Amino acid sequence: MSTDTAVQPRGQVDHRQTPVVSVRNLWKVFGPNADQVPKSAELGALSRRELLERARCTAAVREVSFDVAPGEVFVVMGLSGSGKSTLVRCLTRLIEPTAGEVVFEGEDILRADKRRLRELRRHKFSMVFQHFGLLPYRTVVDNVGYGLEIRGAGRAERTRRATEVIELVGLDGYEHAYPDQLSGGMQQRVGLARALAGDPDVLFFDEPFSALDPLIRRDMQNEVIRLHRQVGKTMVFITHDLSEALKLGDRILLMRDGNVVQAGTGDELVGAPADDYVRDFVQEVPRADVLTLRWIMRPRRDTDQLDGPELGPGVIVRDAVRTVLAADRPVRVVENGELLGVVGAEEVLDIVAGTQAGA
Ligand SMILES: Nc1ncnc2c1ncn2[C@@H]1O[C@H](COP(=O)(O)OP(=O)(O)OP(=O)(O)O)[C@@H](O)[C@H]1O
Repeated sequence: MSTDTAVQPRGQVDHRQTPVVSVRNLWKVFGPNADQVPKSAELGALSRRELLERARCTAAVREVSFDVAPGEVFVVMGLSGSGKSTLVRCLTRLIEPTAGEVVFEGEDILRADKRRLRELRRHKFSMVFQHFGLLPYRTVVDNVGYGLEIRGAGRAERTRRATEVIELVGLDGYEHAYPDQLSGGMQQRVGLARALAGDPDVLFFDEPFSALDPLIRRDMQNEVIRLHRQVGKTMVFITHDLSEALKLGDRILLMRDGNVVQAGTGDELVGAPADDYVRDFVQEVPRADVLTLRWIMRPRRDTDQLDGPELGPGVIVRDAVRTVLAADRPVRVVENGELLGVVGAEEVLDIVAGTQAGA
């Protein structure tokens, strides 16, 4: 069974903290008189095709709201054309939103003037793109230090910082290579190092690994997880790949036709899909790799002997299988000293054998 889809138990994201990014009722409409669409309940309710026929407009993002917590890896996922790139570009105003609010660290960035926006992009945001965007005539170290150069940093400081992040992404020894001397995966490591060099508050990833071979892609996903553990940056990550979303995301926002269909943790999407679209989307996911004991535990029965092993509710089913099957009594699911429920062989086997079709 693949372990690629396993949700990494992280637990360091605190949603009670002030969000780094807060998005409210965000719209991006392309077409003539685009600003009329969010204002009109009638136009806003039209389907994609109807809106195109009636108003010659496309609503790429429709009334989207969400918060990104400090240190969170927030994934925006959806099929091609669902609006994820447009949404994420609106967050940094690479695309101007049509209506709504984007608050970054308490500041309404839709009100920022050009100068402030430039400052934010230089100091607070970094982007990693699918097509690396490296400068071909610059060495690795000069590509990585490019953002610092624009900020006005001197050569010695640029080289020091670039060398530091090059080492962080495992490219030491390649400082003086040119991009075309590197493989795709290595070039994307340069992209990562460049994004980290300026020590931004948020890293935005726009399908960064889509062009890479599957094995390299897996390496790079692991690299992002490792880097995230090491540097703890807030990350907003776009992907159309569900297994990538489940692997990387603390939370996932699933989009369809510009709308949010569901936002939640990977196990929430798989364990409690909001509608048939999400259910279809997640049906191939190996449930034992994603669901945690919280989803499969049952209330204790009077006949249960409660001196079996103890596990937390956040343990992934796959990781609990051995313990549950080796015990001759139910495993107790305990959080903060409180017994939440129990899990026995039956509950685990239902999930592992895929007999429990869905919530
Ligand atoms: N500049 C534009 N003018 C008109 N329509 C646009 C423009 N940019 C995007 N769209 C439309 O907005 C919708 C959302 O596009 P977007 O690129 O955000 O989707 P996506 O989910 O990122 O897709 P992909 O993964 O293919 O990039 C699509 O219907 C697209 O055709």
